[in-house]
Amino acid sequence: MKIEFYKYQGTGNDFILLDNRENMYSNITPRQVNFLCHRRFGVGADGLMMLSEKPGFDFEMTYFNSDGNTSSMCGNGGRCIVKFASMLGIKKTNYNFYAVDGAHEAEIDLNGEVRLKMKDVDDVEFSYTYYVLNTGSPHYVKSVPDVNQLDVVAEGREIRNSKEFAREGINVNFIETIDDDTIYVRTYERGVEDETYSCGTGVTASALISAHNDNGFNRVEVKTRGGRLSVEFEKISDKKFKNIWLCGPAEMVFKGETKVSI
Ligand SMILES: N[C@H](CCC[C@H](N)C(=O)O)C(=O)O
Repeated sequence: MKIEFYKYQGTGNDFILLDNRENMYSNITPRQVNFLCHRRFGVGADGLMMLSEKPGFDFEMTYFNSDGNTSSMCGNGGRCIVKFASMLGIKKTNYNFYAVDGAHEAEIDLNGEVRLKMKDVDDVEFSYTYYVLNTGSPHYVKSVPDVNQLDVVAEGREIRNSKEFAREGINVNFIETIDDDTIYVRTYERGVEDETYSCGTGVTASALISAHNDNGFNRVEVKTRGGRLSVEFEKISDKKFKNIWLCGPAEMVFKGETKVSI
């Protein structure tokens, strides 16, 4: 099958994007997605997304991890697919698209950065030294003194495959507090089974549990290996957050075409 693809990255979290408005790629298989995402034999990416028509919405986003399986919401992917929609000619100031966790609003600001509204968070579990919460994808969040000293892949893989999380899997975030409003996050991602340069839903989860203002509006700056993001939100309680916006750059890297026969 001939595939025309676009490569995007959002703070180093990189994706293959397919224009599926004519339903050309709806039958793509996990093996084909896994091959396309392979860093040596394929195009190479953390994940693949299809943009499809959806009545009542500007488009529908379908997300696959690089292991080839569809998965939960991808925050950086959501930011990239909005830039992709604009490039395709779906020109808006405010977008409203449908994803696996429901409807998302998004806007492209004057600097070309994308603000993506994330789903509300209604539950945060805290046990001993870590938090577990779902920001569209499930996240484990742990504070550490120095994230650069950490073997994120080894430690993240062990937690992701531990008895508590092995069945569903979980994304594992290690955070270091830089100052009152800034954190540094490194993430081991489920379904990529490696550290990614940033993880949008992970950055969001990490920012929520780092809120400086215990009641009301917060803005947390987040440093990642792939660049800087910010998360704005209202903290209602330690377990409830709403009006959550993930903000940052999302750029097209190249366009290409390839063939997949498998
Ligand atoms: N790997 C995640 C989905 C992608 C999340 C990440 N790329 C983001 O930007 O939110 C999972 O299977 O839960």
